Amino acid sequence: MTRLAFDDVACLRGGRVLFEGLGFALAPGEAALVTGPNGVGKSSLVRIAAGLLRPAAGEVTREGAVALLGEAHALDPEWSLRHALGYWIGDRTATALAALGLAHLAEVPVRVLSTGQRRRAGLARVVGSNAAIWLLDEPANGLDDDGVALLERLIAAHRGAGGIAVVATHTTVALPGAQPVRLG
Ligand SMILES: Nc1ncnc2c1ncn2[C@@H]1O[C@H](COP(=O)(O)OP(=O)(O)OP(=O)(O)O)[C@@H](O)[C@H]1O
Repeated sequence: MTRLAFDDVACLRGGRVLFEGLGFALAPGEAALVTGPNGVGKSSLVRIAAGLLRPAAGEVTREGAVALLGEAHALDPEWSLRHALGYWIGDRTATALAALGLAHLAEVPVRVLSTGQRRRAGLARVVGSNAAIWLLDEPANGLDDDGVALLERLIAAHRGAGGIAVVATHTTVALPGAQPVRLG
């Protein structure tokens, strides 16, 4: 079964304790909303959840495939958007492009996309990943109001289908019923 849990997790970076004693558990359909001021450790928490950073203490349980949206979108800048996404999500590319309102940009090189378009492209990779656990670090950055509303609908649909979402943000993203994880 899909599950993501932190048990008494501590994070140490640059010799400094960013957080400790952190615990939450997410079952299918559930979400966590990670908030707190700049530099408090939101991105670090997301990287620990993804298995990219080792917690200094405690245990992380991760059952299910993970899709990570971070600062870097991991799409080749020289390739067309369709080709770059296709590298990751294959024949789900057309559906993901349509879901993010990017179908008209499919043949455009990734490097010419605007900030918000790039963010949508990163989300298209997550949407097309088929992963049960979405880890989204500042997913609303660069998105306009319609983009944020779309993001909220996509996360709701993912949860409705039994997925899990962790959203780290310093802006408002509506995640009904999400567990608040307040750092700092
Ligand atoms: N590789 C590293 N080595 C040492 N310190 C680091 C490293 N990466 C991040 N840090 C520090 O860890 C702290 C937390 O960083 P993190 O990116 O997790 O914060 P954040 O809450 O996501 O911040 P923001 O809201 O600005 O994105 C910061 O003080 C940062 O300088």
